[in-house]
Amino acid sequence: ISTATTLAGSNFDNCMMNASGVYCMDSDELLAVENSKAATFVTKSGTLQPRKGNPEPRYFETEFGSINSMGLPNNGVDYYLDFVSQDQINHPGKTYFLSITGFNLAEDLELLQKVTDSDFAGVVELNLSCPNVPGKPQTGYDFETVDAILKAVFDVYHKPLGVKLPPYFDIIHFDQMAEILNKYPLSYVNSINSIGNGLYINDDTETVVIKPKQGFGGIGGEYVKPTALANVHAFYQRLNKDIQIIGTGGIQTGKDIFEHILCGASMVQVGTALMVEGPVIFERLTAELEAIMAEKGYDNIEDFRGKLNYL
Ligand SMILES: O=C(O)c1[nH]c(=O)[nH]c(=O)c1Cl
Repeated sequence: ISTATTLAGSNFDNCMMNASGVYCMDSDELLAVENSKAATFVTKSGTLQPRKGNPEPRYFETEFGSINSMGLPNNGVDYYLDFVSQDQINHPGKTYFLSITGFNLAEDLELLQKVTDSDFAGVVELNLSCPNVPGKPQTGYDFETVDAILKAVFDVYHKPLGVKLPPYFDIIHFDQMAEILNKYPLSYVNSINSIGNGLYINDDTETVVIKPKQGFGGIGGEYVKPTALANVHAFYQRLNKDIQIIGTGGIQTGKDIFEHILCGASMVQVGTALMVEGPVIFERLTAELEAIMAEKGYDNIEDFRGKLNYL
């Protein structure tokens, strides 16, 4: 039994990695994922300049998941480019993911130029879905802007690149986004980012639990799995088959991974549960997924990927 996968033209010995934002802020965290059972890692979304992010507390774990309004704290794209370029030397043949996000098209292009000028040989994940920068709308909900960004990006960048999308909640939006995405040579779509601008309340103190944005923040964890599975499957149904899907959202067990793959995912990313359990989670997830595959008689993930049945 193998949980190996191929994504963006690279082979991975299993189909699990961290979600951007979790265990990927600095070299210590990235090395912890590197040295775990995860197949690879993705960096925290790098911006042109380092950012402190929003005031704390800005992350909170609840019984069913998490709420965050980090505000894109990161060490800057140059830090992550340097780290991954060095890590590639230490692990020849491994493919890593670099997440980037600009605050406008010019910044996105400047970030990609830096990637082009570097020794980075992995996959770029363009984050179009940060919900927590006050005053900045979610790019992923502005369809014309997504179209314009992808047109400009693929005019200049010709190496493997995927996009991280917010969750959509309307069938017509799946149709409209897929129509845009299908126009471009994307390696993959990563769906979903957190469900933006949720609110969690401490009833004893009658207070919100995070400081930024009067307590409004992106929701992750068990809360979001039904939305994540729907987004993965909706894009699987609609995207041309050379645009693969990374499934992110609500993964806590091997069963959750099985469901993401059944919906069409070729790779999965773990966020909240990784934050809770640490990189050792990938050992448990691997064992659980392999046990499910063994029970069902599947040798590899292609035996069941995308094969969700309808009634
Ligand atoms: O506040 C954040 O840093 C953040 N938080 C999220 O839940 N998703 C994102 O893409 C980002 Cl960039």
